[in-house]
Amino acid sequence: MVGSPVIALYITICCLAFVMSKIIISFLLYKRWARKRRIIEDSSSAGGRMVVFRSPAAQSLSTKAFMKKTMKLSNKDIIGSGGFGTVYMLTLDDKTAFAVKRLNKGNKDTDRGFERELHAMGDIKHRNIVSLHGYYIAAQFNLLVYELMPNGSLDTLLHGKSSKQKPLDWPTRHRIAVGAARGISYLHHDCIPHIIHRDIKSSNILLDRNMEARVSDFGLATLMHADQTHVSTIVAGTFGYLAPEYFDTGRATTKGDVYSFGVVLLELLTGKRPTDESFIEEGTKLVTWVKDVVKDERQEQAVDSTLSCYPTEEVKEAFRIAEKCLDSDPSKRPAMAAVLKMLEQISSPIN
Ligand SMILES: Nc1ncnc2c1ncn2[C@@H]1O[C@H](COP(=O)(O)OP(=O)(O)OP(=O)(O)O)[C@@H](O)[C@H]1O
Repeated sequence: MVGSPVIALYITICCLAFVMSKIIISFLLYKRWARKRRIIEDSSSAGGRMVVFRSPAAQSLSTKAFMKKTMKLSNKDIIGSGGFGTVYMLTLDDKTAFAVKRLNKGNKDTDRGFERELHAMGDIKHRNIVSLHGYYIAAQFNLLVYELMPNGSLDTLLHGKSSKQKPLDWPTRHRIAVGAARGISYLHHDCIPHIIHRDIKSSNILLDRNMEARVSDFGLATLMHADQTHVSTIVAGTFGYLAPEYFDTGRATTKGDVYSFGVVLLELLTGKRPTDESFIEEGTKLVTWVKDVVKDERQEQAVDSTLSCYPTEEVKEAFRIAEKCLDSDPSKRPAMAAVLKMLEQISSPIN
């Protein structure tokens, strides 16, 4: 029969291809394993430096065990990514999990200032600020270990595409605004020395398990900008949230944070991003559009369409507060403590 040698050849080729693919896959897996192993070994010898500030769970971890867990992180553990790096969920056991931010660039040998800043960040404890539990510094990369915020970011809650996501109601939006304002006010007025956040935006307002707002990433814009460039960051801050004077002076101020918070407040009220395409098409921007709307008392037209039922006067007052924060003259903007007070007075306290 003519067919049998052809079939035999065909089967042999298939078997060889199968064996070869197995060998290649095994080789690649081995290489990956060896690389991870090397990093773990490097980190526990002279390689990296791990510092843990607080949290009993993290304290009991050796650098080696932490790195072992960290090296097992894969794409499925990613909970977000930004200009500074990728954020992973690191689960230690059933009850303990952290958010680990892997900064794109390591700087083991660079200045002590970086670590000093991290220690200052680690010292801050407030109900509306995301705690930094520790950090790891190595030549290849740096890791920042944060408290995990199970309800993600305000940005995702407002603009996320998940169909399972329920639109936020007005009391929740108001509570988030108050919480975020309280966190920023704490940085501005109660921390010694006072802290300017520099990158207030909805993706840096995270929600804990009780949907309490927590401000994250403060200090990071300052820490990273010396040797980092970032598509959405101009020096420090994010396009759409930056106060107009920043483009002239390049100086970050507390009033610049107040402006950025005003933009977040508008996002909560309108459900629109400051960089929404519809504004670009119409040659305007969120802030200018809302200012006109408030002037003409047409706030109802600007309110997020997913907000079906809301107290009109409270929402109008929130628009007025946002407008004050967005004054083009920084000296006319209220201080963050005053913004907090105004927001708290909008309605009877919820918490
Ligand atoms: N502690 C945390 N707990 C839970 N999720 C987090 C935590 N930190 C960050 N995330 C998630 O990761 C996303 C990316 O965060 P990251 O701070 O890296 O970038 P960003 O704030 O979006 O942008 P940028 O780097 O420009 O500030 C956040 O939007 C949030 O969804």
